Amino acid sequence: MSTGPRGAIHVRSLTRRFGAFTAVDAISFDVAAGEVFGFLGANGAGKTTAIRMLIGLLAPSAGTATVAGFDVATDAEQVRRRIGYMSQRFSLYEDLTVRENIALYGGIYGLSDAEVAQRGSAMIDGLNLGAHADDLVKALPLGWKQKLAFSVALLHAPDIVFLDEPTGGVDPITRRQFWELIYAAASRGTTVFVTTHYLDEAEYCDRVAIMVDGRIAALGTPEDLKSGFATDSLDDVFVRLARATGAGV
Ligand SMILES: Nc1ncnc2c1ncn2[C@@H]1O[C@H](COP(=O)(O)OP(=O)(O)OP(=O)(O)O)[C@@H](O)[C@H]1O
Repeated sequence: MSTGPRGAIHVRSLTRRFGAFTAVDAISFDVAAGEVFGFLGANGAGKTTAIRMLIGLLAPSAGTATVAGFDVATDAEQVRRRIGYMSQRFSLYEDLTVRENIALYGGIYGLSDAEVAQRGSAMIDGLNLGAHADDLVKALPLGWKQKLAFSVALLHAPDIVFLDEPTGGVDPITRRQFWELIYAAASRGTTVFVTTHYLDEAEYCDRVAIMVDGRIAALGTPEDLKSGFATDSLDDVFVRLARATGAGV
């Protein structure tokens, strides 16, 4: 059964244990429809584990989460229909062309041939990939692949898109262009949940949560977090939170 606005996320005491180890430890937060929500943390802080629960791939050990109005534990199929996901690992097929990847994912997302043709052309034009639509994806520079992967994750017009370190390894100019795509999606009403290591990118988010050792150590707007720690740098906030808990950064 659906509860609440389509683009919202509600998380209460969400926990995931692997044997005796607690990777995500009773986290609670809400994300509003249309918000750009940043999820920060050092390697191993629990970001990917949290995302995997929120997209219905991994069962929580305890706690609850609703995504796009559906419970991730009991209605994972409904959740997956309403979300897009771009994993840390590059998710397109390298041995297919740009156009073939779009057709393949369009089919997986249940779009008609006409929808795939129309949305695919708009996407190729929007990304200025017209001259490369029939090139194999493996021939494209990494930054283009990332932008294409993001656009493909939005092909079925999901309410929420989850991005797990989408800009890893790309240059600053491409990262900036990637964030323009994120803003464009948010301005169309898509909720964006994004993990990143880059503190400058956290500044682009409406709000950020900072994960340390499986817990949310701080949550707020970038301005709130900086003023709370009397600093003008999110980097500082991040390092101080990690030190306070003894976690390595
Ligand atoms: N299937 C699993 N079995 C056992 N431990 C796991 C499993 N998946 C994750 N972990 C552990 O849980 C912790 C959190 O991992 P997770 O991948 O969620 O962190 P992360 O914040 O996404 O880090 P990164 O930025 O490196 O991806 C790590 O210590 C990891 O080794």
